[in-house]
Amino acid sequence: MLFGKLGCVLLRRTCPYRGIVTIYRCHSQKSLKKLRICEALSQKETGEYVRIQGWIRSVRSQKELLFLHVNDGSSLESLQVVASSELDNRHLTFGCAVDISGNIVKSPHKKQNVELQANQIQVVGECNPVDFPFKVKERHGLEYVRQFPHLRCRTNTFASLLRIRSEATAAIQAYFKENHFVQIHTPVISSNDCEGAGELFQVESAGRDRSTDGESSGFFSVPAYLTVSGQLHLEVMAGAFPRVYTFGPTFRAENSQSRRHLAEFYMVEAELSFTDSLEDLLVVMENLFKSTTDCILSRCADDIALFHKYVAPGHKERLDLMVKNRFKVITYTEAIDVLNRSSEKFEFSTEWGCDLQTEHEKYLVKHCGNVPLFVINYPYDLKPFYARDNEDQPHTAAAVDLLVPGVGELCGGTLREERLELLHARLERMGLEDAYQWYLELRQFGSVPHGGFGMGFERYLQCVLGVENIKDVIPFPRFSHSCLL
Ligand SMILES: NC(=O)C[C@H](N)C(=O)O
Repeated sequence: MLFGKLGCVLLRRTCPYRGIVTIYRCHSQKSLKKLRICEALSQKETGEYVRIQGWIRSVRSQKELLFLHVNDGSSLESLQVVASSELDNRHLTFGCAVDISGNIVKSPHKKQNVELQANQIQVVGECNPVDFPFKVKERHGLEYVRQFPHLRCRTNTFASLLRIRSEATAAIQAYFKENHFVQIHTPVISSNDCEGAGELFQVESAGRDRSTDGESSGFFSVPAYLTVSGQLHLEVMAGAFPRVYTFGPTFRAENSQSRRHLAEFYMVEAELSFTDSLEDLLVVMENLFKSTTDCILSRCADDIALFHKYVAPGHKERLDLMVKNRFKVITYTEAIDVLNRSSEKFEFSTEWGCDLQTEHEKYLVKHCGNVPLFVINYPYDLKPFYARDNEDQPHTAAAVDLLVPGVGELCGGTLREERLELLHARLERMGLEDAYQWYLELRQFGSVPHGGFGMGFERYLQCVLGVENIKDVIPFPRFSHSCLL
């Protein structure tokens, strides 16, 4: 008899704050060793009396036994819990929160190592399965779960995404630490717009400090914006540290509903001093991509496999191709040549001097064998004031975009103009000399050749997981006409 030995008693009482609680009581729960589900699943020793907490993913009764699968977000796999079906199980439904104690025992099933023989089950939070938008054992599409930003973390796929996202964040930080970059917390509110990096959100105080007196109006007395890039602040720091990076929220008020754009996204940006070669940036971009990907492939194997099986079948092979091969490099001029020689009918111009559009980027990646592709040496006039020219190639800037399959532009970077006179002349021509006095001063006090790049973190996740829509790789997507929660 499963519970006879311990002499448990089935009790029902009313929980003061959460309705009915169903309990087999034998031990005080508080003093028990608490295990995360992933720890419980990897137990080698059986017989230990432990406590777990989580949410029910399935309930099944068979003869005199009740089988529950409980998940606490620590792994994709749920722990099987076995209880007596004599238990009052009315509140043990898909989605409810439970606190369970019992013995870890060897599982008779091949699929899992161990299971938990429950002695005590407490329903901490009930879940009405009729109203709950997700149904047991049903695979809901990403588009469907996107309608429930407050609940979608309860689905397997989105929980996997959040674990992968968390590990990828840690892997990026680890890459920079191992390579001696100093992390800089660049500001979220900024008075510069990184010259045209994107459309701006202006910041205003909603409270008492709002002033109405003409020139000095506003909380900061100058126009202030949510940052579109931490680059210029990193350039400040690159005057004292040879390698710096930042990784934080970035905002662009682009009126786009596209599957690649968000109004709030996370950007990884790095700046390297004492470098006068674009190649140095390419090496860091490629290594950052590969080391982060290797790391999450080993730490989140099950979670990534879920995406590659159900969300993007066939993507595993595409990703293998990306990680195993060297990234390709072509110049902008060669890219234009490829586009002009193709039989494809493009909507946008492919004349030298034009910016590459999504349709061009897609074609180029495919043409080069569906591996990541660096396009270098863009026309000088396409790039912002800070970009350095290539002295040996007239009219081109030392600028790079990294294009990846399925996503298009993942990273963008340039060598920065470090020569005071040339920078001054360019700012003067653009009427920006006054606004960028401080930037010019950086070139007066120990200036060195430097350059950097930015990588969109959500686009990176799209690329690795094969996710079509960027809204499905960020916990709370913000885009035009949508700011839920
Ligand atoms: N840090 C960078 O080079 C990124 C670049 N400023 C961008 O906004 O794309």
